[in-house]
Amino acid sequence: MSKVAIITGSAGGLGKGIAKRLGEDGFKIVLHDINKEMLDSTLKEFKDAGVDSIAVVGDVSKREDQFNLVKEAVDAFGQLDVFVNNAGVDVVSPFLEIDENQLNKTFSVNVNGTVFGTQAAADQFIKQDTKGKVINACSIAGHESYEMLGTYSATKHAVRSFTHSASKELAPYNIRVNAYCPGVAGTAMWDRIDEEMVKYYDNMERGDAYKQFVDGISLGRSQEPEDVANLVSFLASDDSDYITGQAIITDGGIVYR
Ligand SMILES: NC(=O)C1=CN([C@@H]2O[C@H](COP(=O)(O)OP(=O)(O)OC[C@H]3O[C@@H](n4cnc5c(N)ncnc54)[C@H](O)[C@@H]3O)[C@@H](O)[C@H]2O)C=CC1
Ligand SMILES: CC(=O)C(C)=O
Repeated sequence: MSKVAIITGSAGGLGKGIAKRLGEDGFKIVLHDINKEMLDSTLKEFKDAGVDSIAVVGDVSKREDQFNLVKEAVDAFGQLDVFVNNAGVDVVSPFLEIDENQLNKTFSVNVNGTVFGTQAAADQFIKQDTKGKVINACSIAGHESYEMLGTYSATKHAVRSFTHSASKELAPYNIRVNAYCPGVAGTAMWDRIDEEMVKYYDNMERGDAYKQFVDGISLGRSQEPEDVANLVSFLASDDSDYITGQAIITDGGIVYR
């Protein structure tokens, strides 16, 4: 029987790339996003490509939505095997200027969303009494802290810490919890980061912030969704069964740990 994977925030960007790869790996795919229009269009693409898939609209920062997402997946496909906590948001600003709404939003999506997603997935894995895998979106910003991305970096450090502690609590239930830590991928998130960053520097033009980050990559190119999906595919597979509690960097050589 095919395994089932949920990927949050998979209407576009890295999440879509991960969902595509897990579909190629033979998983039944549960696409998910807060953006219904993009999600509908991505679901059509997946169905046209012959991937056995459904789509669920939801907000990861709402605990009820995360439990509903798992329920919809199980109603459609009968089981759950992998839950990818991919959805995340950025905030670009000197921390002195961050307001309460920005701070609450970034933490509630990136951190609360990951905790709620892990709770919902673990609840289902424990009910099924099967092996389960939770895979969290961390970042190089979960290992290193960046100016102008300071509170975003704080959320990703929290995701890394939570990955460690959740893996310890869930190991007795045969559940692995790991994280992937991308570097610089040219998704909508980086378009927004670049657009915001250049506003703060007189000598910068659109594209410069992105270029500066990409110039620092040892392998000499920015990251593609497929690069991230290669790691997630491994973490979702039986080949990673002896790995838990790790936040693995895939960045072409930016941060060395
Ligand atoms: N793009 C990059 O270079 C890097 C990205 N990451 C992380 O990878 C993950 C994916 O990033 P990207 O694909 O680049 O971002 P993106 O902004 O291109 O896509 C994120 C997706 O999540 C959805 N989303 C946002 N808030 C949501 C919510 N509350 N509930 C459900 N869905 C929501 C968006 O609608 C969007 O489709 C994020 O967690 C991000 O922090 C980490 C390191 C680098
Ligand atoms: C978006 C992100 O995590 C970085 C550091 O590029």
